[in-house]
Amino acid sequence: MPEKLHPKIDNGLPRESASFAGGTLVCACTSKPVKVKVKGQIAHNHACGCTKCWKPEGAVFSVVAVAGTGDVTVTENGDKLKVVDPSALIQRHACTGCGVHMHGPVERDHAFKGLTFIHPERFVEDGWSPPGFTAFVSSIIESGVDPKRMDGIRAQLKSIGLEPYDCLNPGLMDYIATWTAKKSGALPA
Ligand SMILES: N[C@@H](CCC(=O)N[C@@H](CSCO)C(=O)NCC(=O)O)C(=O)O
Ligand SMILES: [Zn+2]
Ligand SMILES: [Zn+2]
Repeated sequence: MPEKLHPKIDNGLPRESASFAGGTLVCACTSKPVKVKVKGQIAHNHACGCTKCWKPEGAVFSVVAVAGTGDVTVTENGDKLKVVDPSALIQRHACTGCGVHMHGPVERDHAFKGLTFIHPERFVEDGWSPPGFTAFVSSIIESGVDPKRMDGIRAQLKSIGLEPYDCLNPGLMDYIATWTAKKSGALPA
């Protein structure tokens, strides 16, 4: 039996549309849902196994991507949002009604400053760029997944083309390390 990893990756990955120019993220509340507008296509979409990212009921992984913070605007019922962990790098704004994380800007001095993490499955529109890899795979154990399931889960992720990494993918890890090296002076700024 294959594992249920996430509803947007278990039955084939979503299809990207060249005409997707952004859309509206809507939370799961039936009354007064929070709405967030995102301008343009999303970047670095990935499945994430960390304990901090919001996951739909029954999913082992989240699906999470970034947009420029300047392209993300809360348009309706923003008064329902509360920051989950103010000390975290990603300021995840969750809906206090349904729990969905609606936007997570990075405001601290960091390689990701100026980016906002969002969950594209909450878009009303189709056509957003699909996940391209899986991050923080070993972290699913922290949520209670039996370590004995890990080989099967990694194999399943590979078979759907979402290469499993236990941190971020090499491109993003190199990006963070380059930023850090320029800051310390190990590389010229
Ligand atoms: N083992 C921890 C890992 C948590 C973690 O570091 N998560 C990453 C990825 S989130 C989306 O890619 C991260 O960057 N976190 C920053 C933050 O959460 O603010 C766990 O599972 O909890
Ligand atoms: Zn809600
Ligand atoms: Zn995460």
